[in-house]
Amino acid sequence: MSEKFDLFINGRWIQTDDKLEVLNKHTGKTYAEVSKAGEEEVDQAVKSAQKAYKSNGLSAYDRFEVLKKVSELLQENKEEFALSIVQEAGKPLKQAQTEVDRAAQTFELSAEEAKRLSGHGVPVNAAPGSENRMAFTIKMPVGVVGAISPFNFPLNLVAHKIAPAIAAGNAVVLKPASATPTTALRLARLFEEAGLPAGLLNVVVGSGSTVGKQMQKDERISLYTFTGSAEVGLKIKQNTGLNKLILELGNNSPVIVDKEADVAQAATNIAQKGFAYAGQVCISVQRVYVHESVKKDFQEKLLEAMKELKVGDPNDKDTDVGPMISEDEAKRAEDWVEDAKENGAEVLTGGERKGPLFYPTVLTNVTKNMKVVYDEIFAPVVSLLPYNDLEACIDELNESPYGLQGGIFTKNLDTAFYAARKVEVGGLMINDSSQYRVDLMPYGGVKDSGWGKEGPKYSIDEMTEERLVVMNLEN
Ligand SMILES: NC(=O)c1ccc[n+]([C@@H]2O[C@H](COP(=O)([O-])OP(=O)(O)OC[C@H]3O[C@@H](n4cnc5c(N)ncnc54)[C@H](O)[C@@H]3O)[C@@H](O)[C@H]2O)c1
Ligand SMILES: O=C[C@H](O)CS(=O)(=O)O
Repeated sequence: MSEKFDLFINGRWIQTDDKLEVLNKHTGKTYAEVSKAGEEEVDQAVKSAQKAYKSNGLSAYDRFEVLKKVSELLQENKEEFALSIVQEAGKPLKQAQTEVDRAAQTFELSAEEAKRLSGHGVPVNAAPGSENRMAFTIKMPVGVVGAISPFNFPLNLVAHKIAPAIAAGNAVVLKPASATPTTALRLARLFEEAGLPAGLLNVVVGSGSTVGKQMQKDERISLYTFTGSAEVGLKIKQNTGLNKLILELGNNSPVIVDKEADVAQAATNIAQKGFAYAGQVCISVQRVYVHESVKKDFQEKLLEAMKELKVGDPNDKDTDVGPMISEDEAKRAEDWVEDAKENGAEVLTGGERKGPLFYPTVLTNVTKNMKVVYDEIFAPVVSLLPYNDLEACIDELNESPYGLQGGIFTKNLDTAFYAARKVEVGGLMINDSSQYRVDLMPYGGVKDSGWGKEGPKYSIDEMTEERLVVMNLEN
């Protein structure tokens, strides 16, 4: 029997006749049946959000309490949420458990930030003619936030949208990814239990081309926060006019293994961070630029470390690499690898597919114009690119249209700081790979990886307006 879920609108659970079937990504069987939103439901969701925002009587302390409570409830219900992620996203259990812990952190951080919302004094009387004036700013919520989230972190990336929006005093309409909507609906249940007033959070499920499109055209929404592919991000930008927009998009993360790297550290790290969740992480290692002098050693150590990876059933507590989100996506990865092979690439390990499972793959003899290097592969495939000259290497890796996060392994401080200044990314990790994130840090990309930062403190800045108040005093 599959589990049933409905839409969450104005504090009520709304059933519709049109159903979305959500598959268990490992077995391919139906895992849940979810009511889909039509035009009427999306309209109601935005209307409720606008009404709730306008009559929102929650103080900053109330918002702190609700968000703190959701954080606690997530910890209490950790197994339920982890299993939900395992089933609908196919994420290996231990990574799903980590996602729940991180989401609890995201809510706790947002709760704390709700208490720190403040403006600042502005010394207007330092301007000639303004001797009798005083001024300060206050942080105001933007109103209704339209949030659209991807499949790969169905809890924590939803948390990164909802929690700061509520902390800032906004109301939210969320459209989760159609492949993984049930975790977001479970989260809405926790908000209900935590006492969030009706309408401040609404969850509408449906495709990007229906629900997503309708949301983009709704003038009652003041700010859009989107995480997903650059392709869809661009469409949203083109459709949302002068509205505020936060875009967290794709990447093809570069990591440099310098001649002065701890090669063993780099190899062990990349064996984990290139393949976890089948590489379906936006900061997963994809391009490894390795100095010629250490390439042989690094390659051997990487292949050795990869023997530790357990591939298979995501329900198994030891699994590192489970299925991709669909067999079609695994086929796409296979096609890209075949295309690279036809053009001279050599497969050092992997390259095989079994249904939605794509085995961890390392390629060498690749060129910069191959899709596996140039585009975002979003699959467990890492390409090795040897270099001799660091400056030329960084120039080449910067040719990528993307710039979310990158990494460099080196014991040389000058090299590390040279890279910090030259690599075009939102965040550079030194002696770590691109795949490092804790939820309090500013997180977001440059170039086609988007703009605007996430991390509760930074999202709250994006999701508020600074209003200036000037007092004209008599003397
Ligand atoms: N930068 C980040 O923080 C970050 C985090 C996670 C994922 N990502 C990126 O997300 C992508 C993978 O996720 P995905 O496959 O779910 O992405 P996607 O772009 O296909 O979908 C993301 C969301 O957009 C919706 N959507 C699709 N078309 C739409 C439209 N026309 N209008 C409005 N909404 C629409 C989808 O239904 C989904 O909810 C990768 O590119 C990955 O790098 C980026
Ligand atoms: O997929 C991209 C996410 O941002 C992953 S994480 O939050 O950095 O783990």
